[in-house]
Amino acid sequence: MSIRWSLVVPVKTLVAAKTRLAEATGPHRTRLAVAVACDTVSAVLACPLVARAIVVTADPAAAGPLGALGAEVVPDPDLGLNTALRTGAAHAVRLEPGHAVGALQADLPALRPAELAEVLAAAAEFDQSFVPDALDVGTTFYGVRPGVPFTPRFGGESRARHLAGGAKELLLPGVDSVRRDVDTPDDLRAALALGLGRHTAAVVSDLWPDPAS
Ligand SMILES: Nc1nc2c(ncn2[C@@H]2O[C@H](COP(=O)(O)OP(=O)(O)OP(=O)(O)O)[C@@H](O)[C@H]2O)c(=O)[nH]1
Ligand SMILES: C=C(OP(=O)(O)O)C(=O)O
Repeated sequence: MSIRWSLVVPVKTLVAAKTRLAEATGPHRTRLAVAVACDTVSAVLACPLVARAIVVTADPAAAGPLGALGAEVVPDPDLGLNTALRTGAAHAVRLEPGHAVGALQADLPALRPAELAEVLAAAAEFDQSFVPDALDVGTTFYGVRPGVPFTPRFGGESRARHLAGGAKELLLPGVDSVRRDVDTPDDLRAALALGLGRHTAAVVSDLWPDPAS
């Protein structure tokens, strides 16, 4: 039987989230951040290799809808992204020491469960591995096999740090939706072209009633 995964999804306090989209989204910024996280978590929970989704957040306005989708919510100690991820991973290991543990960015609104399953199946072959973002600069997924220390190095140019830390870079064809994180209006357009999840699509249709314009 294949290894099953606990995936940790970090969600920043909304007042500070998605600032690079502030101009493009105006009053819809926090709504978009929640919608994007909801689509990410929905796809995670629909992936057959995922046993549990653990959202780490300090924000009740994110915890509510993500918990309602079926994620377990763990409070964020508010000491930065990698501490949030280690906190979620420690929770996962306490509950299920036999599962592999991964970190997945919360801003993947086009995420497809089947593409995530391809990534998780490949990641199960290596002690430590990661998937670079669409620009080959950052990271969207980092994971470890059961029993291997979980040492995420997210933030900014994290692809190089994950490589330097000895994680195997997973270069898989056909996993664009796992690599397409959304930080800027151009990223959001690229995710729209891949196919947005329903929560994000609803917000984007308010933002851009005519996507061609
Ligand atoms: N729980 C938690 N999640 C975080 C934290 N910092 C970043 N994240 C999450 O990590 C991912 C990448 O975040 P960033 O790109 O740094 O921030 P962002 O809010 O998406 O965008 P910007 O404000 O434009 O930087 C997103 O899923 C964020 O929600 C943190 O301190 N705690
Ligand atoms: C946190 C990261 O990405 P971004 O800020 O681009 O979302 C990262 O890639 O490690």
